[in-house]
Amino acid sequence: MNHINGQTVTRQTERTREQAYVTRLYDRLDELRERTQRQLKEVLASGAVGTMQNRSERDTFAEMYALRLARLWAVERGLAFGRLDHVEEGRLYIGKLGVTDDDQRRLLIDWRAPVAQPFYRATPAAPMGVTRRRHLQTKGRTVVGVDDDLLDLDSLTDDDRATLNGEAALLAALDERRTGRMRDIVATIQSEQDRVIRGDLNGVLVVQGGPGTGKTVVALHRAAYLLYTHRERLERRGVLILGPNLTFLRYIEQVLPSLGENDVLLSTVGELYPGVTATARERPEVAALKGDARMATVIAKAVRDRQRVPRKPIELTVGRLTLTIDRAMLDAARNKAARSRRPHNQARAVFVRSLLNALARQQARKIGKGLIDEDDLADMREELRTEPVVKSALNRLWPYLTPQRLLLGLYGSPERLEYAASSLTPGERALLRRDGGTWTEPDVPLLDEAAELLGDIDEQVLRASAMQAEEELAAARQAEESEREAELAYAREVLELTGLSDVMEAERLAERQRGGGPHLTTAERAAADRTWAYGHVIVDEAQELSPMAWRAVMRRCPTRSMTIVGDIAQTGSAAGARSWAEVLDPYVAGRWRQERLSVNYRTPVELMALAARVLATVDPALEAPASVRELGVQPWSAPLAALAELVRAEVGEGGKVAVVVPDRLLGPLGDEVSAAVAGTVVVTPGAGRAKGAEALDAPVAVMGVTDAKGLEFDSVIVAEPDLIASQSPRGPSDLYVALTRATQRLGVVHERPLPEPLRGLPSRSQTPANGL
Ligand SMILES: Nc1ncnc2c1ncn2[C@@H]1O[C@H](COP(=O)(O)OP(=O)(O)OP(=O)(O)O)[C@@H](O)[C@H]1O
Repeated sequence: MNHINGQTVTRQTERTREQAYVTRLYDRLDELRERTQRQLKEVLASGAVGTMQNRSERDTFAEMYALRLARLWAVERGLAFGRLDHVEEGRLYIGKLGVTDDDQRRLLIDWRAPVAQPFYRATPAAPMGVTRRRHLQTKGRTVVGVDDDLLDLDSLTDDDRATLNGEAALLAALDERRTGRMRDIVATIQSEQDRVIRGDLNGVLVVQGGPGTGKTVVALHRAAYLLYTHRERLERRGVLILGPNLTFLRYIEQVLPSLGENDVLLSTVGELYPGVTATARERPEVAALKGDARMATVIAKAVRDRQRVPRKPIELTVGRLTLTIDRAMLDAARNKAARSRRPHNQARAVFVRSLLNALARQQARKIGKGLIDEDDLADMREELRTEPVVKSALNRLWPYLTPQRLLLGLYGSPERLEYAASSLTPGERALLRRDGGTWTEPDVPLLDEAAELLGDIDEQVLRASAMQAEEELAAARQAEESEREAELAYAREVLELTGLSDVMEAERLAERQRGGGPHLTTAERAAADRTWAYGHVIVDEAQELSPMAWRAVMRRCPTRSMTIVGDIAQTGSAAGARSWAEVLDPYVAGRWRQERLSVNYRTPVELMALAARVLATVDPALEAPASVRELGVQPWSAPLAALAELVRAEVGEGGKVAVVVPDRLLGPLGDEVSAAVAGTVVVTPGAGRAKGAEALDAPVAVMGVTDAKGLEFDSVIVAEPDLIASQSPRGPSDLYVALTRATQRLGVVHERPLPEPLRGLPSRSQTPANGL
């Protein structure tokens, strides 16, 4: 029983009162949905008639109503979750969106509105005008719990002190079984998290925090907050959220829609380059080299290599004349092109014009024409331009290049590598060698770098080279029987890798935009445009990005309005960050700010104590975040041979189970667990989004540490921790990541000796709460 305002009321009565209010809110929500649905129908029924302007107005209205309707449907779960009793504002209900009645009286306040801020920030020491903060717990449309924080200490009775627990809602949320998908936390955002969420839009904000401190979930809520507060600017320019892998994107993709925000682009670095899908996994040493900042110079030199002047003069037979392209002509044309400061494909026009002018003058001299005027020169230039021998020479001297062609040409040729990568050691150059093959994630920033230096190719030219590629394909088909297969495969590869298929895609897109096809959202348009400048960019697990990846990211955010979220202690990639200053100073020296998150909401105290011992081996100066929950369940160890049986036992306990394994044991252990538990999903590196979703929905998922980044499971079994710790130079960080994925239970299975910090773990059968 609570004593409030001198009255004695039971919790039950409070719940009934709140139920009445919440029912009213849902009634209003239903009414608004019906109304919006009607408006949408009416607009659509007005048909595609009238002037262009009429049609575009109709489309705009239809889009607006559709968006509003989507928002109204998105907020069904947990519509209202809080109440503030405010000295000046009176009683305010806080929820997922703002709702008013027909007289514009506010019934519910959007959690992102300034007046809602005390819901997350007020404390008894600084109550911000609030006397009571109430958390409403709902299931469907039913209020199932009411928890109060009384912030006006004077009004607290002894009973209140004894019974009220402001953390109840938070702890209830944290104890919930995991569904395989991240959920919104609007009802329980903590004060230090709220500071990050509502931080200023401008400038670069780094959010550093240990595992489970809510960095990801906070970053997503920040996106929702920024979209609400700066709607116009951000809806136009878009928001990009970068995550570490496709499974992770699947894991977080429902959070923003559940907050009513749909128009945000979620991507990995590997997906950043439109039309290229990075599916192959790179060896760690190659990934580290491709991510190295020195590669910027290598790419720049690879472009210059394609503009190189041959030593010997080139002789061309045009009609009955022999024309010579000599070094002086080439040098002059090249210098002119360089002075134009245009990217390669656009500077080609300057080069070609200069060379054709020189050739035309030579031709005039040779046929005995004296002085020629500008008009003659132009005519002769145009004639020469269409001569096949001249065309072919120009193509060799300054070829049109797609980034794909440039990179494959570089990887495929020791001579080109020798020239472009002269700053690398021979061993490093050998690491870059490759013939054809599929793109990897570390290739993507290099393609982006190349695209920047090459510039776009004229549409017409592209069409012509598509035809040329088709001809190559046809020629290959006619080749000798024995060679046919190989030739065909090669020609197909060329077609695919030169990116010409993407160009066709781009054309279809342009067609859709012109022809009144389905309207594209900002996120869709941005995804298809490599040069899109976003209004805000959020980078999650940012410690993993290489210097080359940062260059690609920074290019997409010229205003440098960014949120960078990560944990230096969890860096696994060899090209990843060792400090935030090292990453950011090259771009915004002295102009970035940092917030720290210090409380771990995921991993219980008992499991975190173990992980903290591993963290000390990464760097004794690093501090593990403090856990909020204590569950009384100890981590355990067991022989590797018992893995299958243990996984079955864990599944029996309920919830999602993950087995995190060293990369090289993924195959055998994946098979073993799959054979033991039906429905097990093994996440292979580079698996697509669909596979990621399968893994998250499965009762058991088996994966390496890279794919476990950012995820969480009710129960985690880490296999051969010693191998994980020694599989790369950043192995100890990998082990720390693996050990911090569990929300409830954690065990390790091993055959090899355990790493020092894990020695002395009780064996599974000795831990009372876990007995097999
Ligand atoms: N205020 C909160 N209320 C309820 N749940 C929370 C809160 N903050 C964090 N959580 C939960 O804690 C878990 C960890 O959060 P999150 O994954 O964002 O952490 P992280 O810092 O990104 O971790 P990692 O570095 O390990 O990826 C999630 O389940 C998240 O929903």
